[in-house]
Amino acid sequence: MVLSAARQHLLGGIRLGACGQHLLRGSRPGAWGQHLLRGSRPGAWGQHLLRGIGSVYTAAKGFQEIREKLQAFPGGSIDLVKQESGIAVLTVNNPARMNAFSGSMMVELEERVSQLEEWTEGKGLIIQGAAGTFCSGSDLNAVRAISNPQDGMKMCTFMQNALTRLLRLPLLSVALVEGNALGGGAELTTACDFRLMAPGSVIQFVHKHMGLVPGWGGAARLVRIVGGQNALKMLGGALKIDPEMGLQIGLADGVLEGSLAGSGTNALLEAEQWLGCYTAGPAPVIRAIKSVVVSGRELPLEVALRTERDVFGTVWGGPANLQALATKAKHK
Ligand SMILES: CCCC(=O)SCCNC(=O)CCNC(=O)[C@H](O)C(C)(C)COP(=O)(O)OP(=O)(O)OC[C@H]1O[C@@H](n2cnc3c(N)ncnc32)[C@H](O)[C@@H]1OP(=O)(O)O
Repeated sequence: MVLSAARQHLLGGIRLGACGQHLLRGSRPGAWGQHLLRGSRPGAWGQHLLRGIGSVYTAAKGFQEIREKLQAFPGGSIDLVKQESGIAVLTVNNPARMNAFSGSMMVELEERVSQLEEWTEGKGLIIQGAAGTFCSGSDLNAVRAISNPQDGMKMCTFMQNALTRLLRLPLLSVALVEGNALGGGAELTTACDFRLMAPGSVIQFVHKHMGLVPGWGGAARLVRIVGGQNALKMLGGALKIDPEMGLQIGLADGVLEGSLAGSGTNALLEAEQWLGCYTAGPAPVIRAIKSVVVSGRELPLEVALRTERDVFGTVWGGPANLQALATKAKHK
């Protein structure tokens, strides 16, 4: 891939650092379409949006048949730890297969998303892979067994549902990418608000090499993250995106410090510190921030404005607001 002169400029100062140093990158696409999106359990303010609108992306119900089929391909687990800090850690855990998603792991992922939807104290989420690598996509053994189009479509709808709800959680989410994020693993990274990459890590949509296109919603989200041109190059060339290129095109939001990367818990600690810059503060406020951004990036403008007003109503005059007013805050 030819590197532009802007590369150096983009790379300087975007390593992980103090809060506030993370904002230098541009390359966000503009308005991408006004398709209607129905929030995933958006809370009271968004409920009116859902009235009368049925969507496969809003509810966990209706997937019994494919759930049972997926359960027939066991192995690995999706582990969730909710921490006192309000930051949860979700681990894709199947190291014998480079954290590939077995069928039962797909079902577990959806269950963990449901648990996070119920976690009212939460503010942040880090998604990582076990043993120093992120995820090598769907388990090719399971893929082979359900390679008929009907099962493929059902699995794809099931995973789109889980990942769409994951991205819409009222939590600020980060994919902590060490090693490889391939195929469905690359798609999973796009279901997070942010991506942090360790030195030497790679995000690669290998679908073309498998005779596929993304099906877990990864292409739609990728276009929104890096723009149509970059997405076309990434998918068309099955490009290996390293941390530097990730920063340049806006796929990565930061790169882990080399000295700490690959050292397991240290990488996680670093990601927690990074995320802590954005999750510091009371949960209702952080969750409201995520909600207005979700509606802003997904809804038509007028609907987003109405939603923003409703969310505003939940924090205006609330405890954090009253406390700030009482302390006569100065924002120097
Ligand atoms: C809509 C979803 C679309 C998709 O996700 S399709 C799946 C796309 N992913 C792939 O094709 C990944 C294929 N795997 C690879 O390229 C390489 O294994 C990879 C991840 C670069 C790692 O390479 P190495 O470090 O050399 O390790 P290795 O190849 O010896 O792998 C270790 C063991 O893990 C296994 N593995 C890796 N990825 C897997 C997968 N996706 N499904 C099932 N098994 C998988 C691999 O077969 C090997 O097992 P074993 O030790 O030979 O028994």
